[in-house]
Amino acid sequence: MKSRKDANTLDWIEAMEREPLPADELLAELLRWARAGWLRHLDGAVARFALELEPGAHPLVLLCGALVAHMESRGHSCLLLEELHERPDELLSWSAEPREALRAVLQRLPGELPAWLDTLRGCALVQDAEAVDGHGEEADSDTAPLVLCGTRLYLRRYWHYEQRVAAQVRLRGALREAVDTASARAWLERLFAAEAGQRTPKTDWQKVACAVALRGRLSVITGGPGTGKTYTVARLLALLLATAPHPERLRIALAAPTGKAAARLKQSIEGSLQALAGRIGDALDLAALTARIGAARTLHGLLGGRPDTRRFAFDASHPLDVDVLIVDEASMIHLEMMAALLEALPETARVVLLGDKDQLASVEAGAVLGDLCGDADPGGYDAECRAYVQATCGTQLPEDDGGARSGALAQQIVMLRESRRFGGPIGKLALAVNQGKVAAAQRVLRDAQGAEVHWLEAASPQAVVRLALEGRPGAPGGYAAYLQALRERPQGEDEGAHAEWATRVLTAFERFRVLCAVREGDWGVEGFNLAIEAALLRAGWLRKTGEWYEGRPVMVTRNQPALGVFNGDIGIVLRAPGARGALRVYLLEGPQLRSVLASRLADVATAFALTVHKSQGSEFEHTVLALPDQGSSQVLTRELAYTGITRARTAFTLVSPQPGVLAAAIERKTKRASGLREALAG
Ligand SMILES: Nc1ncnc2c1ncn2[C@@H]1O[C@H](COP(=O)(O)OP(=O)(O)OP(=O)(O)O)[C@@H](O)[C@H]1O
Repeated sequence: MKSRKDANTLDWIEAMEREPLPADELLAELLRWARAGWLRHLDGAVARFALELEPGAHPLVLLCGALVAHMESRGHSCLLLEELHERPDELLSWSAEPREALRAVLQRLPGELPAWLDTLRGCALVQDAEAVDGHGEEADSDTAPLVLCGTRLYLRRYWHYEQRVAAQVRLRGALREAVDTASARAWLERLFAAEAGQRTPKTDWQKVACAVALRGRLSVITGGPGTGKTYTVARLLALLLATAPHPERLRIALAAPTGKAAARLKQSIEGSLQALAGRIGDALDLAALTARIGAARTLHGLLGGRPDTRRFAFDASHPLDVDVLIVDEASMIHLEMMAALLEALPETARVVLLGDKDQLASVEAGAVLGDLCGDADPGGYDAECRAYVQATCGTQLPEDDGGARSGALAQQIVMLRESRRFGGPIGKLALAVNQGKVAAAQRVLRDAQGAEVHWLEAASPQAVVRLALEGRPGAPGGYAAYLQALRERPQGEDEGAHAEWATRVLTAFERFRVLCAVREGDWGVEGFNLAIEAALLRAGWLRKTGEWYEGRPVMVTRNQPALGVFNGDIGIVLRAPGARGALRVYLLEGPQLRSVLASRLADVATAFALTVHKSQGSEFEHTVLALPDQGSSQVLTRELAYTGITRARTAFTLVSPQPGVLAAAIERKTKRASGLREALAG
């Protein structure tokens, strides 16, 4: 039997098929889609605004306007019109009811794709990209809210971001520094001399990455977790110090999208430089180099982000005061931020992006690192680059199948291929998932049922709560270490002892985490946070005295620069020293402990469970990944599974309501619509 809702939709569809489609009727339909939650209200508002601006607008323009905004909210920079025309179901992955409603609308917008494009081009709301200044400079006459570029339709803002990033990457990717190859080679040999007992790889990609970054103003070092990106960049800094004409003037900055990732980068580079100093002796003053490295900043902080404006203090007219900028976790950088970052760099500066191209892309629109690294697997190096690598590294780069493809930038991208951290089942699982090998991934999980990886194939959400409380055989504990540390609060008002204790609590909390694919529902972050909190209260580990209570882990959900806290920062609520101390949120940035009065923090969420998205840039000894049922199909992707698995350092547990969920995730590879690669080639 059909529900009333279904019947209404069907009546509407029949009526629709009988008549041509007037713009106001389509607008009403789009607003209905927004009320039904198929589109955002904002998407409907885009269509309404379009009709207000241009009362004679063709309904196709309104539909495409709403859909391009909708796709932007799903991380796409643009709407692929060919896909919408030929494969709307695939493009939108909507459930049956909205799918049918869209189909009915499309039936009343007949015409082949070229006719669609002509209709769009003929509307004053759509500007042809050919007619817009290619460098993203806005002319006074450029006011149309939509831009058509080939068969891609953009919201004007995103088209500009893409053009700006492409222009910057083309410019910086092609700039080369003069390199004394003999001196570079001598230093590279020293910096990468094999340790006793260490085998020399056939192609030392780390050394190649250093050589390549030495001569470029923009380079990318990509690789999975533990492939030595930070190890390599520490050696690059040493190499820059060794070869710079005025090393004492070198200004080095570190940044990452989140405060935690930035602090981790700094700590890791400093650790690497210290170990290197022990090996190369006093040939280089690495202690002075370490002292020259500025504080690790979030990108937002580095660029001087200000509340309530998208503008930054640093931009093309007020460039950053830096010679070398190292940016970690670059997969999380969205299009708008990348445009702002590259434009704020002086032309003479060198920027090195580090990241894993296969991880989830940014929450916001764009997949910049993935787009930049399109040729990273095969290499795509040209003869000149090969000769340079031969001269500086004594290495012949392996031939790839397709030869050089994407020009200057491809010569500046190096992919590190060997993980130093994951040799066992976690690494094998991550590789199988990344390569889309469902059977191999299932085999690793089933064969290795034990300490390192474990799969609860047909579990209930309660299984996740048990893992949080007790862990599992081979990976004991869950949150036990942090709960135990909480109980060991020092008596008295000694600030030093209190700080040590707070650090212990925070460090213990970082050992375990529940990661989810979705936010809502029993299998989502919200459900697990409530369930884990309730279980800990019942078991007497925590005592809830109000919204803020001692031991509550929280994640900041909005940048609050005035307090020095940024979206994604994790802290724990603890009472300040003394019996009557105020409740404060304590945060660790690397080894640095700081705290903020709890009542001043406006936007936070409990953080026993996080989305995989929010976990990027962090790793936990034991990571539990809870995949929801098939209903949440759009978010269950290969990148999500890969990112979740690679957050685990020593133990990984997958929990799913049915075994098929993992296969479904692995088979769904994300493809974000973007024209960046085309713009880079142009
Ligand atoms: N060539 C090497 N020789 C010896 N040890 C290495 C080498 N490369 C990396 N390592 C070690 O492997 C570990 C992982 O390296 P590193 O932290 O640089 O990887 P990463 O790619 O930056 O990891 P993540 O993705 O977690 O940030 C570190 O302990 C590092 O010292």
